[in-house]
Amino acid sequence: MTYGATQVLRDVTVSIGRGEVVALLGPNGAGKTTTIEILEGFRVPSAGEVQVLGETPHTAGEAWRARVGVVLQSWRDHGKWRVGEFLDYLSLYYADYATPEVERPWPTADLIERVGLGDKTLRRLDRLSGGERRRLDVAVGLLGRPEVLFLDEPTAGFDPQARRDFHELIRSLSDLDTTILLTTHDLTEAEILASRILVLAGGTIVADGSPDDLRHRMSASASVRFRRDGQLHTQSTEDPVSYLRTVLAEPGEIEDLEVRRASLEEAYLSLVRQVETGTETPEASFGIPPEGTDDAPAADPEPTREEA
Ligand SMILES: Nc1ncnc2c1ncn2[C@@H]1O[C@H](COP(=O)(O)OP(=O)(O)OP(=O)(O)O)[C@@H](O)[C@H]1O
Repeated sequence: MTYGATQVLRDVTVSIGRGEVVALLGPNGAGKTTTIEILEGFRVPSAGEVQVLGETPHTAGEAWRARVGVVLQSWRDHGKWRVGEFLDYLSLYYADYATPEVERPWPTADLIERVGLGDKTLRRLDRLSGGERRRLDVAVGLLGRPEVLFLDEPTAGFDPQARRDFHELIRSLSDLDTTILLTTHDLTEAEILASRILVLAGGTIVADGSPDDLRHRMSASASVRFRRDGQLHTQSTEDPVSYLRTVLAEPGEIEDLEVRRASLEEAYLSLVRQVETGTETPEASFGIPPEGTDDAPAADPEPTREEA
């Protein structure tokens, strides 16, 4: 995909199966919104092939659009409408696309409750707070009970409770076999919601797998720390269970035992840094001291890298 002479995406090849919940991660400007807008049919790719629900998004018709839910990164319009009437109006569009299996539209009163706007049904849109407006955006995306749902930074501006409610809502949708692609900068959110993570960096997909795959790809080892008879020991090992067995078999009192694996955030940051700088990230780069450095100072959680 190019904007003018600038190539933003290249060789992005991805296939997402029915019912998958996939998080698309990447630094600012990596091309996540561009990717998602191509899949939504709002942008025409300058090259390549795209199919969603068996059709090319930018040429697909209304029946296709009714099966796809979209939560854009931001939109600000219809300020004078009230929450309930706005959703009621939009819901008319979906009535023609109900099937024996799928009730469309989602009844608006229920949907308003589900997104936590139950007490805001009569509130004007331009009087909603940022987080409330975002909840409404999510409701708009869900109104047609979509088979495929695209969410571009859906929880930006959510307070912790709203975020938790949203996660529950998304989980309930995935139980209904809805295919979901969301972008987020919140690694914890990606891990909670998605069984698969795509990392976009340098205009292409640089990682595709489960959160555990990503963690293990960047670091197979764990850091084990403990005190024996008051003395601090640290060890990096790929098999912490076996290592702990040997430790516990030896005499002496063990205290402050801690086993630490790289977090998803550390793995992600390390990968992106590696792509952006063209440097290698060694396995022991998650603040874990090299093997055999007993009594080393506490591990620094900040990932490090080595020049290639
Ligand atoms: N309409 C446009 N015309 C020209 N360049 C654009 C246009 N839209 C986006 N870009 C550029 O394309 C690149 C990718 O933008 P995009 O919005 O897809 O990134 P993103 O990964 O969603 O970023 P963020 O995390 O900041 O939302 C950026 O460098 C951006 O400046």
